[in-house]
Amino acid sequence: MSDPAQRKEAVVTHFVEVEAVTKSFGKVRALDDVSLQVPRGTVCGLLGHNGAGKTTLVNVLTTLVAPTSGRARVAGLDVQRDAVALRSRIGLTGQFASVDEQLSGFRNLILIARLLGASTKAAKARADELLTAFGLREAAARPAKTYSGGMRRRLDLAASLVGYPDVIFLDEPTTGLDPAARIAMWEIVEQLVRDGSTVLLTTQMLDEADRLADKIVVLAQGKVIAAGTAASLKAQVGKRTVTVTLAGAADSGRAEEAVRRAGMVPRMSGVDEQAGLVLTVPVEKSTDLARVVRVLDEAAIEPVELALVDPRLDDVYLALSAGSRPDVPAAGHREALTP
Ligand SMILES: Nc1ncnc2c1ncn2[C@@H]1O[C@H](COP(=O)(O)OP(=O)(O)OP(=O)(O)O)[C@@H](O)[C@H]1O
Repeated sequence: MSDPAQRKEAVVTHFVEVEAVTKSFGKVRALDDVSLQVPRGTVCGLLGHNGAGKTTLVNVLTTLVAPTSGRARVAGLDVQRDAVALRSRIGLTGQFASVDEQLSGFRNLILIARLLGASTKAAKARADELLTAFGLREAAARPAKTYSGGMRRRLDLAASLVGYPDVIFLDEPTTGLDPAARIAMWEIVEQLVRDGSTVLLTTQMLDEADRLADKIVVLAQGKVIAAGTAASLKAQVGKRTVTVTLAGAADSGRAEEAVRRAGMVPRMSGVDEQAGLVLTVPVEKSTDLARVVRVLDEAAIEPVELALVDPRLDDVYLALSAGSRPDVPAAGHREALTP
């Protein structure tokens, strides 16, 4: 266990570097020519449906699985050639807590610190420090089996940080947590990044990626199908839209015509299950909502609902993965504005 302040090495700017990595399990190509880079001190969110290859990539980067071809470096170390040295530089937190249920939070952390070579005194000090930082001080002496899901997840993350890792791999860190525990976990991750950690996070929760990730990489069938900031991915998928829910088919032709006459390009986007027909109008700015209201008013059409819709990461994900997931329907998100 070595404090990062004591490490003297060449400056590494990208703490995760993946170059054309492929991993096959028999006939299954779990990873297919994957390349990505995570700059030091940032969060990379790895998104993808079940079986997309997220866990395989984390396993390659944490030296648990060897790539079939390609090269990967973490904290400047090659995942194959420097595997032993690399293991002490990374922290891995999985969906399933890896702590010993019978031991107290304090004992769990001391055990790990001792396994990493710390003296008893240093191990106790590190355990204390982490329990305090993660809000587990009060529960420090209780067996981990008595902890709530959120407390266990925090202990698991604390356990992965005992050895001052340079890169933290979080595999679906908030799956199964209630909203308050999720937010608490997000705040911890944000603090870790403020303190200089580099994080690679796999998640199926788009709001999690949207909040935490500086850069998002979308995997589908082992390939990178998109990469960028949440904002750039949203911009790829489309503009804001105004959606107009109409009471019935009778209004739809007239509404479409009125909006078209005003210079906008509407399309009937389908039938809303609860209400009726939905007209979708791509717009440039939020004031265009008022324009649509005016046009409909002039045509004496009273919509059931009007909404200004920003593209969300969900839309991006669904649009991008539509080709690889034929079972996934296109969908939108609406923030309702009832006239
Ligand atoms: N040890 C293995 N042996 C055979 N096939 C495997 C093995 N590990 C993964 N795979 C296959 O590789 C593909 C990618 O799996 P992986 O677990 O990496 O996906 P994932 O994106 O993490 O999915 P999930 O979100 O369900 O965890 C899947 O088709 C999976 O069945």
